[in-house]
Amino acid sequence: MSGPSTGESSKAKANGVGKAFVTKDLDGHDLPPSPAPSTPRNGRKYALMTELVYTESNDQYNASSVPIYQSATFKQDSAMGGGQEYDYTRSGNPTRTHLERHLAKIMSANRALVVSSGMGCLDVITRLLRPGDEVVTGDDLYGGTNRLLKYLSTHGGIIVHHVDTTQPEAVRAAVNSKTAMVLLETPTNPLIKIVDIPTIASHAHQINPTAIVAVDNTMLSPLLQNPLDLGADIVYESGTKYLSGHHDLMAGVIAINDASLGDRLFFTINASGCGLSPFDSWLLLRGVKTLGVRMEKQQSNAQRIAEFLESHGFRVRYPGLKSHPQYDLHWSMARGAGAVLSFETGDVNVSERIVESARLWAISVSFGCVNSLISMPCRMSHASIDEKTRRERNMPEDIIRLCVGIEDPEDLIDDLSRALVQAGAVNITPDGFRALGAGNVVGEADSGKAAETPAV
Ligand SMILES: Cc1ncc(COP(=O)(O)O)c(C=O)c1O
Ligand SMILES: N[C@@H](CCSC[C@H](N)C(=O)O)C(=O)O
Repeated sequence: MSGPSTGESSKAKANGVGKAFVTKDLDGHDLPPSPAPSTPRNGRKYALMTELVYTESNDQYNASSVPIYQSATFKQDSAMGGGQEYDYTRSGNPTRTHLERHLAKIMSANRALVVSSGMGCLDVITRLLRPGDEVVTGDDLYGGTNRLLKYLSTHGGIIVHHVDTTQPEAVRAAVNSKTAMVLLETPTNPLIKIVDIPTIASHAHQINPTAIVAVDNTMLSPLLQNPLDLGADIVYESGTKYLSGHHDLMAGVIAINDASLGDRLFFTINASGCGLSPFDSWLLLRGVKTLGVRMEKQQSNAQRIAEFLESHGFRVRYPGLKSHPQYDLHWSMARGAGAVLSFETGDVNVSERIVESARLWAISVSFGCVNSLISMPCRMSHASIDEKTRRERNMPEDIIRLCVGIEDPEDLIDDLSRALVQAGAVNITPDGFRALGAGNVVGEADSGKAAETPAV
């Protein structure tokens, strides 16, 4: 990974990166740049769990927590302009820069840029497009992504092709000389389909070397998957989710390896003013340090919940289950299954009752938080996709999405069991209960915990 620029070139200044202006304090002591890059000065690369928490800030007072530079503007030494790294927070801010360098390290990227939300990332990325350009993307996408793409196709002259991205051949067939971008999500939200990033990226670049492959990695976070290492040109994530982990901020991160692409993206961020605020940058920096421990616990809880539901006869979508049709593909790209799963009941009213019967599981959109959440995507996170389109794309209206937190898994299972029984989603049997409705028994049903009587 190449480090941040240390030159004082006008290009570096225009990018909001570069060596901080070294100055002297009132007593004539040299003040180090503050804060310095997050990367260790000895250049050593640690394991990801260590990199998440390890930062070097070079702060002039050795502050253990990187300071919040809550300042919109910075005093300058002359009327000539330039000559120092920061002039105005829209263009660059020390707290934000520190976070960006920290995230670049974690995302296995040469450069990271932080903006005010995940959708802000997609807005910045899609401003690379010109009228007449074509975008090839999936038929199962986060609702907000679908909405922005639809807006661009109706107002921006962009032609958007939605194809089944689980089929690399379908993507290949849609890519042509006008394809400016291939936009992928994996696992997809909310159907948890897996997309073969290396094969699609290689096809796309082969057919059109100028096409940009962008991957939304929000569902897994850099802890579990690094799309840049799999052939993507741009990776972005909603920092609102796993990266921060507490649902106390909105943020988005874009990571790239190509320097000129980074400059073009930074240009839009500075020009449009969507860079992340100093306080939210600080919050995100704090949150990301615990990404490893949070995700490990969320993931192990999610595996327990997925196995519990599957063993009771529900059709569960989770890449940690061997029954997932793309299990091998997922594990060829990722280091974990994440903590979002979905399941079907076969009846939209039953699903609604389950969601409303849950107590520990909060009815909320979003995911990646330490608290467990339950939702009905077709009515909530994906309601902006109209019913007809949802039908055309085979989105089951009864699908329930579970976003698993760090609570005690027994409490989560008890609460879910009670909700399933209360909602009438299961048949009580002498051995426990079995799903009615969808009832597609996938995997190893009726084994182990399946036989336990629910705590109702
Ligand atoms: C997969 C995915 N990408 C992007 C976003 C957008 O992130 P944000 O809400 O931070 O704008 C979301 C959810 O909002 C999402 O689920
Ligand atoms: N009302 C919001 C819904 C946000 S959904 C957030 C998240 N991506 C999820 O999948 O739950 C909107 O219209 O965007």
